[in-house]
Amino acid sequence: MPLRSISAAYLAQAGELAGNPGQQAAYDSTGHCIVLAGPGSGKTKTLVLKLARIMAEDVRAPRGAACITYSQECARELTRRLERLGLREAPNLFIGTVHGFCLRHLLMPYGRLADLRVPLPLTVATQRQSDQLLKRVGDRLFGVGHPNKPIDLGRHRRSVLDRGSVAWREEEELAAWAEGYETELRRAGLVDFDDLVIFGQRLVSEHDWVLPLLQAKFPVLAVDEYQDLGVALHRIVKRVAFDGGIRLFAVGDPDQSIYGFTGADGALLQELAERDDVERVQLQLNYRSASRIVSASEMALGEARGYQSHDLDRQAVIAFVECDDGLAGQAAHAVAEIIPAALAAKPGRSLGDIAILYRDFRAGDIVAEAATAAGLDFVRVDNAAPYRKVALTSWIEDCAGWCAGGWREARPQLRGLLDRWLGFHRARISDEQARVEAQRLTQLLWSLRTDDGLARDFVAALKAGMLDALMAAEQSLSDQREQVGRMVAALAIGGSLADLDLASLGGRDGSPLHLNLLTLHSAKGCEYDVVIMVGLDLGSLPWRNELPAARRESRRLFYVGLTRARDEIHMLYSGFVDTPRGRMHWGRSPFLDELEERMQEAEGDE
Ligand SMILES: Nc1ncnc2c1ncn2[C@@H]1O[C@H](COP(=O)(O)OP(=O)(O)OP(=O)(O)O)[C@@H](O)[C@H]1O
Repeated sequence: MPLRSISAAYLAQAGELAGNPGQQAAYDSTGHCIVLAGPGSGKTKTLVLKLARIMAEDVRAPRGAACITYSQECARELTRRLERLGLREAPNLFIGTVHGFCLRHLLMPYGRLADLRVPLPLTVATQRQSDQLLKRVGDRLFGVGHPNKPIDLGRHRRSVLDRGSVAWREEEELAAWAEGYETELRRAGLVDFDDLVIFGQRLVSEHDWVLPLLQAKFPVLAVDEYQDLGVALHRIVKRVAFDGGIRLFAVGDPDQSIYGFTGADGALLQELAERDDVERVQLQLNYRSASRIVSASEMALGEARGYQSHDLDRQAVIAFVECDDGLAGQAAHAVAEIIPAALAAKPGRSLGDIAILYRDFRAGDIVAEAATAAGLDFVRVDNAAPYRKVALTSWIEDCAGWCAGGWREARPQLRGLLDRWLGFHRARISDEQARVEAQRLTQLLWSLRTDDGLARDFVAALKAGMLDALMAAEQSLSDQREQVGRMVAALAIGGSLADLDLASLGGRDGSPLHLNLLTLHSAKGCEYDVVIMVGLDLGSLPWRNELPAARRESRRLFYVGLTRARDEIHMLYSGFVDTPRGRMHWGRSPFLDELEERMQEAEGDE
């Protein structure tokens, strides 16, 4: 893309960086660059602008850039921000998760040539298949009801990559369980999600010839939320950047590392940043939050980072709220008192500017019940959500957004929807086939435009028109097909989303009319005017008797929650938690005690 074709939005936003020397330095960098910075400091903004600049000035099609991140939600946010700058996924621009990258750009093109011991064609196990095999192998090895947990197995597989090492054997039962599970998986001709990254890492580590091929296609690699990505990606990055000559631009914040239980480690980003051949940029200004919120979040973290709010005059609300009657009472208080007051406090503020954050989906059920009882529309992102966000379900939601009126202002862009559709075809398709597919899809979407339709009818038409045929033909989409099935079940009569209209399906993350209900983990990368955190009791956040490393991660989770807020934070607690063994009066979260004490000290000093 020549520079002159870049959008006005790009020029305006790039201009904003000039006021911030750190952002400008990252934007001007010419070699490997790592941006280490706190919440709301514009890491993602800098990354997307830099990527737009690289695509315009530094690479020429068919060469391009790969931009990868941890979760589907983050990938979608990147896609959206890049689209606003006039950039969309294309054969020479990959925007997606690390799993998607390994599948599409490492294993599918080179897996067979490298003779990797993976079953080909690649078929990704559905969640259910994976769970069943894990259980069967675990029961066989350790007996029914054994205490080993799949989450620990996952962490072990992701964090110890060298199977001949002492570290792998040290956790003997997990190693045996993992090996038995993988054998069964292969026998069924399947790989799972973790396999994609593990094999991707093996491919680039063991086969030198892959590096120049990858470099020829993607001379630039951008990584967002680096602190969440784990050891396998770290090895891939080091190998392709420092042995393969691919230029790296990575951003992240070790203080926001909250996926240690999956094997992620914030220290990996620090390690990269300390290399002599890397330019390290630190950003100190927080564009999101009012000054008191910036200071309070540093106090909650227990580390002085010296971050400053960009807007020193902005007023903030920071409230500690005790509710006598547990989580249900906290949720009821949030919807009956806090939300109406927050809506009234600022003209133009809507439900979409407010989020209720909680620890896990069980708490989410209680909050969702309170929101339903109050008649509030909401969007829910957690494990009990009716379906998981995967590339296909996100694509369906975006198509819904386009058909429900988004087409008028190209949000999202039709061309982007078409390119993502073509990307789902793992097998190579000819230019002619791609043209025909794009035409058919355009006609289908055009015919499905409506200002008031039911989401159920839309998804049925999209499936019958094109989606079913794709899902039947593409084995590697089998895990995603499962989530589309769950979406259809939820939209069916009697399902939990039976009444959802098309516009709401399109706005399922980020509609102005829907209150946001999210786990603290899913709130990563998001921002809201008002953040209400519920369940801030010992036994929930943090869990009781956590080991020091887990306690530090819980603290970072609390920090992530606080730093989502622009103007208001409400922290709700009861002093007890309800557990399977009954009600436990362990007191409120010690994080609140510390924070309140530090805030009082600081205010006393002023
Ligand atoms: N130079 C700038 N001028 C004005 N606004 C900016 C600038 N940089 C970033 N912002 C705004 O600050 C907010 C936070 O930016 P962004 O989401 O990129 O931060 P982040 O560092 O990725 O945050 P987090 O780590 O908390 O997810 C956004 O609303 C963004 O538009």
